[in-house]
Amino acid sequence: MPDQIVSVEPATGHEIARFDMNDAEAAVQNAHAARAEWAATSLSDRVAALRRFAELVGDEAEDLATLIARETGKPLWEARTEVQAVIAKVEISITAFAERTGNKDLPGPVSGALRHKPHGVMAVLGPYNFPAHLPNGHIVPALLAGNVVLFKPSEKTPAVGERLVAFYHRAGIGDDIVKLLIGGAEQGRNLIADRRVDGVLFTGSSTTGIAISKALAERPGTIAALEMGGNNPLIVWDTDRFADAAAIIVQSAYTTAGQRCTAARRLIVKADLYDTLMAHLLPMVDRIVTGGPFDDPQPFMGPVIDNAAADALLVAHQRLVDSGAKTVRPLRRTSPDLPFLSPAILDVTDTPQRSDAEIFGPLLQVMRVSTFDEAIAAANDTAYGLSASLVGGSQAQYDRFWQRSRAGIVNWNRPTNGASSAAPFGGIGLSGNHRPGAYYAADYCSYPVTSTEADLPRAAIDVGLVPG
Ligand SMILES: NC(=O)C1=CN([C@@H]2O[C@H](COP(=O)(O)OP(=O)(O)OC[C@H]3O[C@@H](n4cnc5c(N)ncnc54)[C@H](O)[C@@H]3O)[C@@H](O)[C@H]2O)C=CC1
Ligand SMILES: O=C(O)CCC(=O)N[C@@H](CCC(=O)O)C(=O)O
Repeated sequence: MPDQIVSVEPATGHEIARFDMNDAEAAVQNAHAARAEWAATSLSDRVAALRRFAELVGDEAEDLATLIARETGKPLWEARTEVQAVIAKVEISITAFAERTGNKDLPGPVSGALRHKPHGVMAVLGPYNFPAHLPNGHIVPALLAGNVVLFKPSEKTPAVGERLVAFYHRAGIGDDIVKLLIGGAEQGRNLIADRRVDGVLFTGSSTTGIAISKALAERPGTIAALEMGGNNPLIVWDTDRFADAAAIIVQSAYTTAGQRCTAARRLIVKADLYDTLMAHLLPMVDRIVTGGPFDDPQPFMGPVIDNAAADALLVAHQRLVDSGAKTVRPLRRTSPDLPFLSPAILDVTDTPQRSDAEIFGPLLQVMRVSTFDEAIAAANDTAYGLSASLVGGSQAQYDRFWQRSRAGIVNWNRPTNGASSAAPFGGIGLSGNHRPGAYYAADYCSYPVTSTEADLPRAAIDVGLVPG
């Protein structure tokens, strides 16, 4: 394993910076020692520090967006929206903390209270597709609840990870309260293997989520919140709004070059709408502008994260073609040595035996079905369960779709992606372990302590042994 990680711009291949990997053991040691101090800090001080953090990010929003765009390749307009999500997360988390985990008096004859305590040391493992927003979505609620945080950004986006952590530090949150750990899978494994880590807050692939579950199998007391991938369906049913349906499909399948866990991967279309829908969708797909993050005019889609990811996507595409999928629009490299890919569509109607694996890029599989029940069955024909959308259909059909869908996000006439931070966010099956994040992240950042309380031990009086 090299002892440095090199951050590279996907859109140019240029190096951004090199980072020394650090030692998980030492980081855990320091965080463990610092946990009592942060837990004892008043809630109002923690809130004030996080509001300072949001203010600093706001002051330097353009710099942070530029770095996100450089390191992920996503267009600058999109990186700017990521920065706004980082800022918004603070107030949303403060509200969520109060509403989900705040202190309450318990009613009853004996005075009682419900309060919450932090777990202690939380490991946050981040993905590359939203290198600031998604780890921040774990870090802010964890800090707010009084935990210390060890944050290992994705090895593909260490520069954004480092910048994010610098903002917390500049806001007055100490180096041992939020600690940056640079490294790859090995550092991640070492980090969570340390029994002083009380919680693992993970966003990434289902494969890694399963490895984390196994690593924690003998530590039931270590909380794990696993936000993983999806193989998300989008059904198009009775509608004559084909241009709108096509726009929702494009947004769902190709935003962030398909590198969103909530991206639509499978388009399920009522057979007799197929030709008209395609007549609207294909020209739109053909007009998608792909380019570098700072191109003018701005592209809709950037490259995928690196050449290895592009190659893996091309292999997955070829496997589908080999198993009988028909190419509607091919997945191909649009640059010989950079990871730019064209938006692709494969018709898999006659390929029932294909893999259910998440294909994390701009590749949409389309299938035609005859009945609404078939459409729902096809939508649920996945081990994942993150998001699902119905475009068109009646209220009664949406109700049936909602009732039967096995997913944590079920939408009507809206894209599969673009979820709000002000709502719970998570999936079932291979998509999550029933610890939804965003608005519900507060729930897994602390544990409840129930107390019944009296100012004196009065048991003898209470049972009438002595006069009151
Ligand atoms: N449901 C959700 O909220 C989201 C899910 N994702 C999913 O993430 C994937 C893409 O992100 P990637 O960065 O490729 O995910 P990944 O699973 O490869 O890596 C995520 C993080 O886990 C670390 N890691 C890898 N192996 C580990 C191990 N054995 N133990 C501990 N840590 C380990 C990595 O170094 C990285 O920091 C896609 O599958 C996507 O769907 C991405 C964003 C959000
Ligand atoms: O975590 C939040 O605050 C809200 C959820 C969110 O931002 N979801 C994004 C996708 C994130 C991803 O790819 O993992 C969305 O739904 O587009």
